[in-house]
Amino acid sequence: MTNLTLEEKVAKALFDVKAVKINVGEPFTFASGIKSPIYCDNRYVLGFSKERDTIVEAFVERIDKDVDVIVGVATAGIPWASFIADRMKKPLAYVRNKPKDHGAGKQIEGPEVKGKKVVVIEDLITTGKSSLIAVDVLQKEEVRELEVKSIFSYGFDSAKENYVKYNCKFSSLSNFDVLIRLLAQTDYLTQNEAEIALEWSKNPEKWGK
Ligand SMILES: O=P(O)(O)OC[C@H]1O[C@H](OP(=O)(O)OP(=O)(O)O)[C@H](O)[C@@H]1O
Ligand SMILES: O=C(O)c1cc(=O)[nH]c(=O)[nH]1
Repeated sequence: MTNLTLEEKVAKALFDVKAVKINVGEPFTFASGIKSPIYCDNRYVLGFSKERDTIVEAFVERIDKDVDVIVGVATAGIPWASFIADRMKKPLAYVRNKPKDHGAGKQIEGPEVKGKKVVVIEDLITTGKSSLIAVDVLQKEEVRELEVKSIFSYGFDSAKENYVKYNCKFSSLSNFDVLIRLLAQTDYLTQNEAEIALEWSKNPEKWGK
């Protein structure tokens, strides 16, 4: 595979380290409750410095240089946000999925974000609900500008619709369509597995029911 686009390089990094899992017999359960024959474990990539670097560089290429704060979504967005903030020499913050019930009781940890231009880093978007918890909290904190970037997205309409409700921009370094197209050129998936994954993606909420 040569002359890959950024989307393809990122997808390749994910399957090169075998972060993309397929299990048709025992489907994965997503955070949203969706059952799926495919699971993309971006956390697993953290153990591979070359592929990790590919992803961090892709983020840095896609993030506005004048951003004030890099914000990670707990938990899987935090390590990526940390690498990016370090590389871009920017402040780092992160958002918990709920306020801490002791200590200072904060949901946003790190520097002040009020009035700041922030980029929210998420590892993966399925329905968008997890990252939108962070968006909601940051909007209430009156950030000046906000967008979300993730490593991977399934490209579901439900995510687009959820993001519209928050009037928030989001984008991903790579996505399901690019991944499946690239995987079709390898023997990573059998033809049957690839067909099942494609079938699932057409109606994930109903799949397997
Ligand atoms: O777009 P969504 O439908 O919300 O799904 C994606 C979210 O699900 C996963 O998080 P998970 O809850 O598994 O926890 P983690 O980040 O702590 O690993 C993933 O890391 C995203 O945050
Ligand atoms: O929606 C999720 O929970 C989810 C899907 C996926 O492929 N990978 C992941 O880490 N979470």
